Amino acid sequence: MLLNVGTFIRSATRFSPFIIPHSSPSSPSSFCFSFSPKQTVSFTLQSSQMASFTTLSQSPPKLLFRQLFEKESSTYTYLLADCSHPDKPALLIDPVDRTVDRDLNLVKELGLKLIYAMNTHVHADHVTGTGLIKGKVPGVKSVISKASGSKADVFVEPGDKISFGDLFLEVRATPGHTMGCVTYVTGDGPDQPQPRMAFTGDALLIRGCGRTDFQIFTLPKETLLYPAHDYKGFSVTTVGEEMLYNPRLTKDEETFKNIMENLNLAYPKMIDVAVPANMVCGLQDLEPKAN
Ligand SMILES: N[C@@H](CCC(=O)N[C@@H](CSS)C(=O)NCC(=O)O)C(=O)O
Repeated sequence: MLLNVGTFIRSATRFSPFIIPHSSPSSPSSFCFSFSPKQTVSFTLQSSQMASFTTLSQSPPKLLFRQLFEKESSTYTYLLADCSHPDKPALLIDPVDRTVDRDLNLVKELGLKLIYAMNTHVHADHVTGTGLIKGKVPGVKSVISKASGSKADVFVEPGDKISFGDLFLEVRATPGHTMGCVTYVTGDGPDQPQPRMAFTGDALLIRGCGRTDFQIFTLPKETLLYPAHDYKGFSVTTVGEEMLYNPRLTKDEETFKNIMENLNLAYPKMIDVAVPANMVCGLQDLEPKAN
């Protein structure tokens, strides 16, 4: 299945090299970058907060990427957009109800058109923002895996592609933390960002996991991994790094099971509210209202 939104229009402006210098104290990854495969990028520091970038090749930079943080549940929300496309179609992965207004404000400031509000799985520790977003931005579609058993507008299955402009995400099944957990991986192709980026939800955390099967480790070692949570102050890792240093996934199966059975984590504070709400994608059927 290919989900596509936006017309495929190429214009001269879409090939203009650009980079958005940015620094935001509210974002743990305090830079915004756009890039495309095989481009060479040079940068000049203009001040302690700003850098200007110029591309030395003709390849069009495309992906706008932001990592956003919700501190009560230590959850990462990811904003991705094809900013070379005239519509600037965008999607949010794992939005949290508490930070929906912040995220939608950012989408507005950046001039993006939000088309998907997606979840990697049915979360147990917070209420997804997808239902609220649907109520505030008419036309946005909620997305979750079919295997999650949750309500949404679009159900994805392993191998599906989710297109936003000329970029796309692939869906990989990474069950374990929940049966319906999926990892969204940026596309594999000449016009897609390199290295690839994988949004792992709770299947793989940096130097940890909610439990993963080993789908993620079949990706190239330089693949950037962006989890749904971090409890230690990390923001990104790579497949190669986790293969070497993940204290759980470097162990044999028995040791792994033993570690996971003895985590002794507290009962998640929000679980009794979050799971029922997230099974309907967070107030799925709210009537649309003005922002
Ligand atoms: N204290 C938090 C919940 C923390 C927790 O259990 N995190 C989950 C992911 S969210 S369901 C997890 O899998 N953690 C793995 C680990 O190694 O920490 C709360 O009460 O909400």
